[in-house]
Amino acid sequence: MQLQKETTEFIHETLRFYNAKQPLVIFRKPNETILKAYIHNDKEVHFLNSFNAKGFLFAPFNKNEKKILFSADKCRILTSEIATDKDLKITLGDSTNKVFHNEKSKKNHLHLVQKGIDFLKNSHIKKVVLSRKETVECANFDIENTFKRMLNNYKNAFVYLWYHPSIGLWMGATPERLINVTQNKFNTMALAGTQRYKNTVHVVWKEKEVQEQQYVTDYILNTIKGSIKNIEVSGTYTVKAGDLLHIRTDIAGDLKTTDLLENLIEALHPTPAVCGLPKKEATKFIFENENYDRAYYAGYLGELNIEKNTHLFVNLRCMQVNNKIASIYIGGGITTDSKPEKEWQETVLKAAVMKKVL
Ligand SMILES: C=C(O[C@H]1C=CC=C(C(=O)O)[C@@H]1O)C(=O)O
Repeated sequence: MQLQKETTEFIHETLRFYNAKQPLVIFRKPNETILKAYIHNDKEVHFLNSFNAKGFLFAPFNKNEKKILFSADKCRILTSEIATDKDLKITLGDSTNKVFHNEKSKKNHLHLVQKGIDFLKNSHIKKVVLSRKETVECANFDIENTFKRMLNNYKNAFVYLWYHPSIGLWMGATPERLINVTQNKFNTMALAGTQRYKNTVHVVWKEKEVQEQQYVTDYILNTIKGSIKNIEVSGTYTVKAGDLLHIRTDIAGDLKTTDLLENLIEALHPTPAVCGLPKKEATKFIFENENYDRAYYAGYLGELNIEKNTHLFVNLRCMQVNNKIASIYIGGGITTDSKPEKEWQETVLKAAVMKKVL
């Protein structure tokens, strides 16, 4: 892997391809310093045909919709190392952001969450993840500074900027890994529960959050047991994601055979962290009641089969930017113990992750 250019120059030059409407992705994995870019050499939309393909994958939430692949053999792949924070200097200029329709969104979300709670109480469904989209006007949107702020502020997240002229611009800083496969080694995580970070990760979690996260862990363990051997499960612990805290469990193991990647991805996505449990019924409720298109939010993205490694992340804490309007996507897990007002507040906190960088 050849390292090119100083970071600021690297970002600036890579984004020239964005200005020229060339498909591209720039990303940095959690706690790493390598910034990598794939710049596509044509402007067609190419879909994934096989999980044996090599490249950068961008998959929507809806399993029935096609996944976009920036194939490694159709891209220029460039890298740069972020040596210090100074490498991500923000150029002067500030933004004025306005939030639209917040009151109406609040009413709608409270109504949706209450409907979700009633649905759970009257069925065998344990959890459903309900989400919304919030629109922010950014008169002075500056793609370069926004991306640098994301890199600076969210070091333990997978931070990305993805663009295709036929699809649009997506950016995000997600704390959730969907799957990591390196040779025959497998890793994933169960992430759920949210509270505000107040200078410590030593916090107490309520029963509702503990249970919600346990559902995710149990589901993953049950899903992978046919494909993974030597399964190891960490204890649950608290992780910081921007100004938020979540409960996390790490799950690792060895693939029983080498041809299981597709099965695992298809089985894990969507995880109960973004959909609910049981998956089929929760998904049906989401499609029938959310009243908007999740598009790539709660889908997944990342490198597929690059140097024998696959690193895919769940597309959370993300936004789509179009004509200086940022659409921020946020949701939360609902159980019968949920309180609509608290669930609304949780989405407000999650939206702040993206608002902070705009
Ligand atoms: C669905 C989202 O977060 C998930 C991941 C962590 C914690 C979550 C929660 O507390 O509900 C969600 O399951 C989102 O950020 O839009």
